[in-house]
Amino acid sequence: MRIVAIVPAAGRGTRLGAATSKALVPVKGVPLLTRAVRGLLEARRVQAVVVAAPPREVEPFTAAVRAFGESCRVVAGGADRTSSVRLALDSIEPGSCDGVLVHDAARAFTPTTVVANVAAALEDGAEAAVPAVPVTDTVKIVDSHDVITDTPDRSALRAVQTPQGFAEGVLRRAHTAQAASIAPEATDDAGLVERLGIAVRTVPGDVRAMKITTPFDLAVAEAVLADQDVTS
Ligand SMILES: Nc1ccn([C@@H]2O[C@H](COP(=O)(O)OP(=O)(O)OP(=O)(O)O)[C@@H](O)[C@H]2O)c(=O)n1
Ligand SMILES: C[C@](O)(CO)[C@H](O)COP(=O)(O)O
Repeated sequence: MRIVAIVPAAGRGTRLGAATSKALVPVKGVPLLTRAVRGLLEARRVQAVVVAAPPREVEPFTAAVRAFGESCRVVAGGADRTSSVRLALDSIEPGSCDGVLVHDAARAFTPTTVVANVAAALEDGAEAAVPAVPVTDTVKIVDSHDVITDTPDRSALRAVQTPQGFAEGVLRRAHTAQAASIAPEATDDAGLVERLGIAVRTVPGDVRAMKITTPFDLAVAEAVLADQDVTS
């Protein structure tokens, strides 16, 4: 199966508050973006990677992935995550691949097994597949006054991660439908596909695929890496 990966990396990282765009923040000297692309390619299921960069930073982002040669190219991203994915998707020739993985640059420590799990589901015929982990907190629904209105059954809840995988045509249809609609943005690509009524399969995710969102997340990632160095 020919699989291309899209890496939305055009976010500023406001909640992280770093001096550079979040995807270029180094952990042990290696930028998050470089780590995310390297993980995708090391899983050996992805033939090419397209990165969506902040429009004014295409050059430094290209430098961050230069080591991957022709396997990885960079395009200008958009104002929100969905637009960044759509712009990268538009840059891929229709029919040139069978499946597309969409993977946040911010999930830079995703184990290769998670990439393989998603690719395997596509190869098994799933039209859409996402990595998921059980939710460990009790989750509440609140009203506009922050008063709890409901407690969903936790056993049915999953936190979903990336990469999220789709049959090529399905992802294109989902983004075309979103671009033509007044529906609110979805926070992930699976959300757009769900709106088409297409079944999205979940596959095992991994806590190490955590999204680096806040300074605390970065500290956790650095501590985990330091620990790995000591024990390996
Ligand atoms: N206009 C945007 C916004 C986000 N993203 C990407 O979508 C992923 C998930 O977004 P998030 O982690 O929330 O990153 P930011 O939007 O940068 O974070 P913040 O909301 O704190 O600014 C990231 O890899 C981010 O670079 C993107 O490609 N284009
Ligand atoms: C796509 C995602 O990582 C799945 O959990 C998440 O929805 C991204 O959300 P963000 O608000 O753009 O960080």
